[in-house]
Amino acid sequence: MLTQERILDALKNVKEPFLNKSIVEIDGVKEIKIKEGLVSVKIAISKTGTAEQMKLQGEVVNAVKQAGADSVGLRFEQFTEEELSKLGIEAPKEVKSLLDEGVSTTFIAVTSGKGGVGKSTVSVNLATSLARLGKKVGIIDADIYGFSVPDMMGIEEKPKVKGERIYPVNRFGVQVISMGFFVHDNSPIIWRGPMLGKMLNNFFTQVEWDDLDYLILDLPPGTGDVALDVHTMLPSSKEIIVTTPHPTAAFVAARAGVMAIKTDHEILGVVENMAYFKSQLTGEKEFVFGQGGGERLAKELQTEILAQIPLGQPEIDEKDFAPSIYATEHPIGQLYMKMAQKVINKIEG
Ligand SMILES: Nc1ncnc2c1ncn2[C@@H]1O[C@H](COP(=O)(O)OP(=O)(O)OP(=O)(O)O)[C@@H](O)[C@H]1O
Repeated sequence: MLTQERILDALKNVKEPFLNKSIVEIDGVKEIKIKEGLVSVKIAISKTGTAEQMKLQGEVVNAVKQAGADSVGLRFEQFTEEELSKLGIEAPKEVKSLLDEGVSTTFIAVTSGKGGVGKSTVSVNLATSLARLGKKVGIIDADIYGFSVPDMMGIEEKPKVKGERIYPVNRFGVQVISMGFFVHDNSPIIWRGPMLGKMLNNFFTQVEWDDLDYLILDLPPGTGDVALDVHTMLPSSKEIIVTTPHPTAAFVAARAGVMAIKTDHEILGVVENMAYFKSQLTGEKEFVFGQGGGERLAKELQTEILAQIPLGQPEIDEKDFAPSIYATEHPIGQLYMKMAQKVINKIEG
């Protein structure tokens, strides 16, 4: 005769596909109803809607039929979080993306008209200073052709990858993701337009960011594909434009600014980098790369100068090597702290 015991006995050898344990042993058989030759069974597994479930379905039906059923009705459900944790497995997390609605992260894109003006240096020091001020900060080194953030911050490890999720590297309290993490032997990458956007999109959707108040984007110089993608993907991103004091540099940087304005991105301000050199002997400022570029750019874009950063190298800290990060007490580190505070005030009011 068909009994619950007989069916349970028949199901003993059927294994839950993800845990590889008997569905009976792990209390996966939630219900057995017998009505003459018809047996309906409800089974809990750790993940429904998969190919494994289809295979399991066949095995269960066979086993129940062998126990004497004429026909089998089968339903699957997913173990509850509590049940999963009792079984020693983590419940599959809701995959969250930085592009989801309701995410309160402020995106700040750092751009420049041309390369070599210190855009990456400004990005890493702004990110570090915001973190020093207690903010939760991430940085995406999206400078596909000239990724330099890991080196600048002295990062030697690679991000951890679990399944399809990428875990950013933490350095000085900043969560860091760089194109450089995914390139072998520093070999150059040849990217075609659509691939750039795809890669960038992955950084928003596949990276397991901790809570973020600010996400700094170090963009490639100019107004190319990536800059355009960012404008489309992040309609509410704010921008900081970096220039040197030379009038020509400012003229080129203005193009990046005009693009921001056209796409309704708020410009937070201009950073004039390599603004001067302060002589240690006389204390006087020498305007090695000219003068007035930052001011001119700020005027043209109807914004303000957030900082004027002089020429100067960070002191080398052998223990915590990060060749481009200025310590808090360094005069340039102080300027970055002031700038970070200005940015916070502008955004948080
Ligand atoms: N204020 C500064 N004083 C001295 N050196 C600086 C300063 N700012 C940047 N540099 C140096 O100038 C070089 C270029 O800087 P950085 O890589 O930040 O520029 P970038 O605009 O991001 O360039 P690219 O677009 O080519 O990546 C680096 O070697 C950096 O260390």
